[in-house]
Amino acid sequence: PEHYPEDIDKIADEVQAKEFLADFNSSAEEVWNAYIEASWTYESNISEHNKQAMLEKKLEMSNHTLTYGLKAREFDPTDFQDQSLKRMLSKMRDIHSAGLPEQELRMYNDLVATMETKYSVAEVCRANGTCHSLDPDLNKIMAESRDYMELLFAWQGWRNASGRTIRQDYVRYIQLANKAARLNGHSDNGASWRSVYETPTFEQDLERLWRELEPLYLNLHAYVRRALYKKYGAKHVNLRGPIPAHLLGNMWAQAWSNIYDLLAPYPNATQVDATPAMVAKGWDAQKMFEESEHFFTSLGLKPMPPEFWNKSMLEKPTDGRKVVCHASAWDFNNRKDFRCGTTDLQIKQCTVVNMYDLVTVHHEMGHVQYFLQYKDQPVSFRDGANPGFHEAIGDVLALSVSTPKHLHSIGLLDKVETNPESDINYLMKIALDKICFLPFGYLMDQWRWKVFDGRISEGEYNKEWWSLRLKYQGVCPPVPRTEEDFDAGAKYHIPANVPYVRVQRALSQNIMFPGHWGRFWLPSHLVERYFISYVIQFQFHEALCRAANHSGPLHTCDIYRSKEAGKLLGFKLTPAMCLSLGRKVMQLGSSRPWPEAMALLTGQPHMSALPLVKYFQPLIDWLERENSKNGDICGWPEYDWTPPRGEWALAAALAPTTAPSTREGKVDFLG
Ligand SMILES: CC(=O)N[C@@H](CC(=O)O)C(=O)NC[C@H](CC1(C(=O)N[C@@H](Cc2ccc(O)cc2)C(=O)O)CCCC1)C(=O)O
Ligand SMILES: [Zn+2]
Repeated sequence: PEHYPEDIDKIADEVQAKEFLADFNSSAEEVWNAYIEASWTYESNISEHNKQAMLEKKLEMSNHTLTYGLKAREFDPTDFQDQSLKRMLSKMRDIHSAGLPEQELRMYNDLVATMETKYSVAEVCRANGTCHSLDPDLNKIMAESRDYMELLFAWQGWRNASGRTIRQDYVRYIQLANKAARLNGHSDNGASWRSVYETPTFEQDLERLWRELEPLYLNLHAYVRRALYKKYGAKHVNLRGPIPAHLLGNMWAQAWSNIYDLLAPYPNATQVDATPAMVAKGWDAQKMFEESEHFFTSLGLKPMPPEFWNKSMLEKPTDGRKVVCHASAWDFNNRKDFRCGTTDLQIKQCTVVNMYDLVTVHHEMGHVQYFLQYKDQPVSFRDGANPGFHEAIGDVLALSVSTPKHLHSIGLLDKVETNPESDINYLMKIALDKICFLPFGYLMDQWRWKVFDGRISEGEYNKEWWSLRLKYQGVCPPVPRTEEDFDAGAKYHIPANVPYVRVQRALSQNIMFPGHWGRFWLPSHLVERYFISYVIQFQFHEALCRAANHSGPLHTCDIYRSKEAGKLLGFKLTPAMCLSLGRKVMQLGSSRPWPEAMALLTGQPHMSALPLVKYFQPLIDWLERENSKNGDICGWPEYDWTPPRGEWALAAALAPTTAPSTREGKVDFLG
């Protein structure tokens, strides 16, 4: 025939599109690996040279996205049979920041690197010249000082040194991010994210979980407020108002366990803090990581490969190098032969010898164990079943490690009692991190969405940050805030452009395509990964404790050495077995929809807050009795209360715009 029927072109087109996609994936891997390597080099040794090298690789990545994105637009996938192909092509058409003119793209990439660098090298200096970094100095003051003014020195100083210096960069970054979004046909950056990744029930799920857990948070907030009222007095703490944000033991008031000593329910019962013993027994970062590895292998999971130990950075360098101290776990997946191959895995953490960091060690090691377990999956499936799963693994094991029974077994507590008072003490300590994080996790990206889509304009960044902090956390700034400040920028994830919400790519079940069975990529959606992790880790804990034949209350369970529990999560692959993809949760990676992984682990496919409530039930009952005994109310009806400003008016007059001048740790107004 003088010409082919129309659909021949279509089929040829689809075959061609498949080849195009295969070509994209293989070349993307190389470009992406080059960028990860350069990022590691930069984050573990901040220098102009390393920054430029990293930015070059980032630009190459953007050019790759642009080239393939423009080519993807030439296809017309309307009649394609393969849904995954259509999904992937439509995602590639959105080229994000790569759509910016080169100069603006360079500016955009440079801004993100500059903001993360400013944050990572920021210091607060005293009048006498000594300067303090966030990690470990200011974090130590926030955790250990019980001096209202010294806490304020660290809290306000950090926000002057980090947030304030980043504010203008962030404004410029938002402008460019929104311009890039508009170039891709979206109204703003927030819409760009939400459009490409459908969020079927994302917002409602989150809202429902928060509503279920809010009463627990409000009871804890009331109890802690009472303890801070006793410590700092009526002048600084109002029993019917929000809590000044610098009194909660953490620079962002996102984890409160450091002030446990101010509020231990039964001071004479077993104490639960292993820090003194860790220091007394000379534990160091290496020991903490080895202890964590030992816990993983006791479950029958994998040990760290040898290069992990010599490539990781487990302590803040003392050779003067500047580094990004914010902990992270890296999967270079830089081995072509992914079948039974290895992959470079590393952790970067400025580890401090204390209980809080021992939990963080397990958190990061949970990421690495996941990397190890799914390394034999195809690249597209090397992810958590959903991002919350990836965040939960390490924390689940830490729930066992933190029990007094386990700490005693590794010599970090000298005595253990199992009685109601000790149980309440323990539950309180865990709740101060797990429950108090929830409102923070919930508000982090609400602020960011609103900034992206313009509901929060530049002139109200700080006002809106604090209205969300008041609404969800019931905390208030201890000193007046203005739009000169940029308090959201004092939290790593904002300047580093690391979302709390992460993209979850989902796969359909097996379905019948014309002529063959298969699966396709469903519209991906967003997962508020840290908030989700705090909910599902208690579902996982309950399931693993059941597998370990634990009897008794859930919070006393320690799955240490339970091979039955380990078998649910993954296992040590013998080389021969790596070709048969295992059916363990972590080995699945993101190859199956997350409800299947949830069902494999817990016996049912839903995310549920019930195991979390069940875990804390004894404390919930105790808190309700304690608060009504003290006549304390839940919430902060006097929402516009603020701590006294008088002395600050004087200080503001006396001190320059940087942190209040101080002698050794004390703030001296009248001198
Ligand atoms: C290459 C790369 O980026 N890799 C990812 C991992 C991956 O995606 O594969 C990664 O390493 N991200 C770093 C991030 C670090 C931490 C964090 O930022 N935590 C949140 C919230 C929170 C706080 C307490 C807690 O117990 C659990 C979570 C915060 O501190 O606000 C800080 C210490 C803990 C976890 C992390 O490990 O999640
Ligand atoms: Zn994590």
